[in-house]
Amino acid sequence: MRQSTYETGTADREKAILVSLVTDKVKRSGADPEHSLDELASLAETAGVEVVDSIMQNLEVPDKKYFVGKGKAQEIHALAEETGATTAIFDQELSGAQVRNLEETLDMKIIDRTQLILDIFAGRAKTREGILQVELAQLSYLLPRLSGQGKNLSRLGGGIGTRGPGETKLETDRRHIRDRITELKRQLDTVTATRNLHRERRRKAGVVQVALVGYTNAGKSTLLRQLTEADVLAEDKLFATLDPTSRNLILPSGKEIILTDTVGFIQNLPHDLVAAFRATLEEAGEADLLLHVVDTSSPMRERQKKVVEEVLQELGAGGTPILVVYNKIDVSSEEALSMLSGGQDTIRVSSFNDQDMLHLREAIEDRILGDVALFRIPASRGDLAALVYRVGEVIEQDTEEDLLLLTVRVNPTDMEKSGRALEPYRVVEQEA
Ligand SMILES: Nc1nc2c(ncn2[C@@H]2O[C@H](COP(=O)(O)OP(=O)(O)OP(=O)(O)O)[C@@H](O)[C@H]2O)c(=O)[nH]1
Ligand SMILES: [Mg+2]
Repeated sequence: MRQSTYETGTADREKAILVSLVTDKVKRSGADPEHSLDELASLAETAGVEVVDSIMQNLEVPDKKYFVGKGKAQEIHALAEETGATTAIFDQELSGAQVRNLEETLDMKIIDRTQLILDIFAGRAKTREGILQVELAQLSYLLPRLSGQGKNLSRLGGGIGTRGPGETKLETDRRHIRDRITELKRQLDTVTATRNLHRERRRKAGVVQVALVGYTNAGKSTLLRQLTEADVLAEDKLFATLDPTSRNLILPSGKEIILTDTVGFIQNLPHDLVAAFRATLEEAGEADLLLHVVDTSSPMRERQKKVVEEVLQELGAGGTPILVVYNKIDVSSEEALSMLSGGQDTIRVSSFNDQDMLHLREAIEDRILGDVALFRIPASRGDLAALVYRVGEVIEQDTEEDLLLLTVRVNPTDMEKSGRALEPYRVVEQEA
C-alpha cells in the first residue's frame, strides 16, 4: 500500500503544472507568492514529479466552484494538452468541491500543497511513530474532502497524492475512516507513552537535551552530523528528516549532552498537520536549549525564521532558551551577512568549517553550563569564599598575595540568589 515513486527514473516521471492563486488574503499574510511557488516546485521535485510549467493568477477571492477563474482553468487545460501534464498542483488549499469540479473540467489529477507535503512525509517516515502520524494526518485531511476525490484517485493507480492510505481507504466509507483514525490515535498514544518513558529516564539522569529546529533545508541534519559525527541523512531536498534522531554530543569541557534533530518547518503547514507532528516536535518543547538553524543564504531567511518562531510558539516551546545558528555563511552574500541580527543569542557558522563547529560547541556549553567568571576574594573573607562555592562549580582555585582567585562556572539562578554581595569581587574580563 505504501508505495514510493522517489527512486523511479526520469523517463516516466509524472508531469505537473503548478498553479498559484494570489488572493487578497495571501497578500495580507506577508508570504511572497513567487517564493512560495519556487518552494512548491522544490516540493514537487522532492516528491519525484517533473514540473513543466507554472501559472499564477491574481483574484480578490477564490472562485467558489473552480478556485481559479474559469478562463484560467481553460488556460491550464490548454497548457496540459501542450505539455502532456497530467497533474495540477495548487499552492493553496482547495475544498473538496473545488477539487471535484477541477478534476472534471480539466481531466487532470488535482493536488494541493498540503497533500503534496503529506505525500512526501508518507515516503519519508521510517519509525513506527512517524508512519502512524503520517497516516493520521492524511486521513484527517481526506475525511472532509472525501466526496470530492473518489473518481480520479481510484482511476489513477499511483503517483503523488495517492501514496499511503489514499487508494484503498477511499473505497471504504467515512465511518471506516473515522474508526481507523480512532485506532491510529490509540496506537500513537502507546508509542508516545513509551518514548516519554525513555525521555523521562534521561531527564531523571540529569542529561541535558538540546534540539535542532528550523526551516526545512536549513542544515539541521548536517549540523548534527558535523557536531557528533553521526551518520544521518542530509540532503538538498525538503523534508529529508522526518523522524527525530538523537545523538550524544561531547562538549569541550567533556560534558556529554543529547542533541536531537527534528522535522523541518515550512510555511503554510496546516494547523492539523502541526498537531499531528506534535509528539515528534515535543522533543523540541522539552529541550533545555533550542538551536534554531537558519539558512543565511536564502533570500527568504527572515520570513522562514518567523515561520519557525510561530510554530514553536504554537507547540508551546516559546519559553525555551534559543540560540540562533546562522548557517551556510560560506555561501551567503556580504549583504545577507550585514543584515543579520547580532547579539549574544546568535552565532554564525558554516557546517563544514571545523573552527565554526568548535565555536558552536563552546556556545552551547556556555548556555547550558553558564558563564565562567573569575572572583578575587580577600583571603580574610571566608564568608565570601563560601558564597562563591554556592553560585556554581569552582573550576580553578589559586592565590595571589592576600587574594583568593576562584574561577567558577556560574549558575545564573544561584548567582541571582546570592544577591549583590559578590558583584564587587567579580572580575569582568574582556572577551578573548
Ligand atoms: N554551503 C553549505 N551548505 C550547507 C551547509 N549546511 C548544510 N548545507 C547543505 O544544505 C542542504 C540541506 O541540509 P540538511 O542538513 O539536509 O537540512 P535539514 O535542515 O536537515 O533539512 P530537512 O531535514 O529537510 O528539514 C544539504 O545539501 C547540505 O549539504 C553549510 O554550512 N554550507
Ligand atoms: Mg534534516
